[in-house]
Amino acid sequence: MKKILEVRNLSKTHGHGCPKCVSSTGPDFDTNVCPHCGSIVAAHDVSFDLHEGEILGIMGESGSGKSTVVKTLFFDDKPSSGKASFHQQTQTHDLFSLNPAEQRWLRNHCFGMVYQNPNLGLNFNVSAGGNIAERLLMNDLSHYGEIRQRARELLARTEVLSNRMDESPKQFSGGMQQRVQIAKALATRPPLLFLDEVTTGLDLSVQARILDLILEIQQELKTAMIVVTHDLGVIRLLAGRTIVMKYGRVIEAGLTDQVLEDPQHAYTQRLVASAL
Ligand SMILES: Nc1ncnc2c1ncn2[C@@H]1O[C@H](COP(=O)(O)OP(=O)(O)OP(=O)(O)O)[C@@H](O)[C@H]1O
Repeated sequence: MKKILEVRNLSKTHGHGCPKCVSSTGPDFDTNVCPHCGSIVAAHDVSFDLHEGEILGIMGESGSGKSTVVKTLFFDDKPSSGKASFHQQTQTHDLFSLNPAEQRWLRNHCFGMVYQNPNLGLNFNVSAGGNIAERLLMNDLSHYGEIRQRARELLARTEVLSNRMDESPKQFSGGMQQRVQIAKALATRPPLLFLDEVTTGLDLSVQARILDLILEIQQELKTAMIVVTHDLGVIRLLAGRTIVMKYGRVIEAGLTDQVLEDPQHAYTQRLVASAL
């Protein structure tokens, strides 16, 4: 399988930082807050590869730095250092040195994002169909009939009744809002999709249906995905490979089966045991 994304030594510190930030934080110190300057080391030295059509899980407790990794790759936040190369057909984009226009182009054409909070991914001032239309318009599709047809197909694919496409997602349940977000993210058939705690807070049965939908889509469209979650069940179901983070550091990485069946790090052992 071809590599679609290579992330090397990605680091993000909130605050001014000092020479002791890295050596005084992390799992060994049980904190990501530098005792010398108070800066927060949200992520340090995170490296991984993602292949075409693969689902990579990023697992860890709240505050471990999972979202930070995804936010920097999706340009919602700036890294402090590191490198990320996105390979698209014959081109390679050096993600952290792109200008804002280039970042927008990649977000609109090659990436999709589904947030835990639908407020971040959806525009509640327009209809569900309108949300999808917005993304298609940014992707150079402009024929009204075609846009409506494509929106209808996408909503049907994500099991949102097409007779509700003209309603605002504000009137939808949490599960339906996530489905609209997924439809919107997929509108441009992006090769890379980021999913940040997309089922957190939903009823178990709703969670299960959304996870099934994500798997079906991945198999159908061969979309590569990075799935951020604190939920072992989500990792087990979706991710072929997993990295485990704690206090901004990757403490374990490997095939999901190996990580969950035979965790090497005491923290992962505890996470796995607590989910049994
Ligand atoms: N804008 C910010 N300013 C200061 N600290 C921040 C900021 N954003 C995140 N952090 C801190 O960075 C650390 C990592 O946050 P991040 O959101 O990546 O964690 P997470 O593992 O995704 O947790 P959660 O699931 O709760 O979002 C946390 O300690 C968080 O408080």
